[in-house]
Amino acid sequence: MTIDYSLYLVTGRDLLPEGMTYHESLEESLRGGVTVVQIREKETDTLEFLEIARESKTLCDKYKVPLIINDRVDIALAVQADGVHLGQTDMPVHVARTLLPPNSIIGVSCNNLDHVRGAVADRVDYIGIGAVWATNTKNLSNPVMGVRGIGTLLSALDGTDVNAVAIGGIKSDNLLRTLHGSVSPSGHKLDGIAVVSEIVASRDPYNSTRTLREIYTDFSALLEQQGIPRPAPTYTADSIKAGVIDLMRVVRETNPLIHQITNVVVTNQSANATLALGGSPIMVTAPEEMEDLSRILGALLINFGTVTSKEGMMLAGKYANREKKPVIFDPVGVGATQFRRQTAAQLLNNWQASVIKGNAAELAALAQSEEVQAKGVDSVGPGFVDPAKFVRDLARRERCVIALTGQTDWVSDGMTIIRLDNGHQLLGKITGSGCVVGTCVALFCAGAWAQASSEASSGKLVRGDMLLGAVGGILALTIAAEVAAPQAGVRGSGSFLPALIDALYNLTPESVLERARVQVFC
Ligand SMILES: Cc1ncc(COP(=O)(O)OP(=O)(O)O)c(N)n1
Ligand SMILES: Cc1ncsc1CCOP(=O)(O)O
Repeated sequence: MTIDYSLYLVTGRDLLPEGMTYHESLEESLRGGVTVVQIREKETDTLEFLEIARESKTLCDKYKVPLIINDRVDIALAVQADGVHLGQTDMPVHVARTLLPPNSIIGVSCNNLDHVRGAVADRVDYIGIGAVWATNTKNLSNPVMGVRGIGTLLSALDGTDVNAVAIGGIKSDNLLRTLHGSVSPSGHKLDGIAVVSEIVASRDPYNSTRTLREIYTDFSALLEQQGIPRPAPTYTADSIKAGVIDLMRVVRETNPLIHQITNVVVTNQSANATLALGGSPIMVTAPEEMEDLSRILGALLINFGTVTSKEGMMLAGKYANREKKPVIFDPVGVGATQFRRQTAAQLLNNWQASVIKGNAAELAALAQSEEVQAKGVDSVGPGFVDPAKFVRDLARRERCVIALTGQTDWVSDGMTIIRLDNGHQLLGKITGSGCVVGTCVALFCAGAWAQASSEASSGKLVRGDMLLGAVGGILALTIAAEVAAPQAGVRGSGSFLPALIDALYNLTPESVLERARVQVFC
């Protein structure tokens, strides 16, 4: 039996809003388009469970939607349900199979790789992976997995025909993030999502279901259209330069608000660079302000040079994702301490970065590669043997644009690779020039966001061309450095900094066109 797992409803009668009957709620969600229904009754006596299951079976048959029973093989048999869902401490799969009619659907809950391997060996039809996010619907015995955890388990299904749904805290406002971030590095995606409260606790289950369906369908269509790995779009060095110049104009015209959670060393420099390029800086860290800010910002930069408000960083990214705004992550010195490595992993598990920008040591640490070592926040040694491949692979793994900065800069979205050869050695003599690159990238990504129409973003976690945004930000700063360094008043690194801010302020399309050294590889 072929099943559409895309929108899997798990029932929860205790969550029904006042005045709404179980029957009404289930029928509305079936009308709205749920594709599988699981009856989950944890505290109900057998007789009542049986009655609920019979009523549900009649409704599901009317809408030709398969019915699954949670835990209870006897109830599934009694109502001729299509299958059962079993937890790790429920009846073993091989026993259930001997009791159920042939071709019954069997699903199993999985929380770790051993569970998945066991489920594959048991030849189950699908697995329910979770909990992805925190939930009030069930007392969890394991920590939440986050989207990266889902991707890891999905990889273990490569080459099998076992389907997978994610469960736990999935809502319309985190669904796109859940779907986007859970695609495994091998390209394995979820076959569906399982939800309880978002539909059952809704006063309007029909529309809650429709909204989830729409997000799921848009994302799937986009993935299909892009393919994994995606076919290369046609960038050329000239189209990149023209695009960057256009973004520069958009930034100056739209004056985007750039929310920067950054470190104490560079706050002032970053704010001045933002103003010089035509943006508006706001350097807020309080968690309480993140939701309101997300609605008005043009882009969010999270730089964890000095991690002062982890909670603020968590919330800022989450809300920016919800608003489909660019999130630029600069994991300063991530390899330096265990705390930084853990924090970066937590942040990336919680929200999706649009661009991750770092030096060789920082990106090596994120990729868990030993190839480049760090000294504090700096890289030591000659860098990656094959930086082009490194950025492309990391972009595929992190599902975002990767910008590797250094003497030569490399940018990739997992498909196109761009090499940039601008800059000046004085950039290395002032503190925080890398952090200011992050600011410039955030500005150009905000320009790319403003330029893209909201229709074009259907199914996407962020709207606009983030590859171009990352390239634009790097070129703006490195070209400004080339312009600033030979100025008459520049006598060393101290006088270079104000000249650099001036050069950003006075940056012209002509100097970008003339100076940009861009190479594109596919
Ligand atoms: C689709 C889906 N996935 C996971 C679960 C959780 O099942 P289990 O671990 O058995 O926990 P309970 O639901 O029994 O509390 C599920 N029900 N459905
Ligand atoms: C049954 C179950 N198993 C893991 S999380 C969960 C509950 C999911 O409920 P909700 O969708 O309301 O978070």
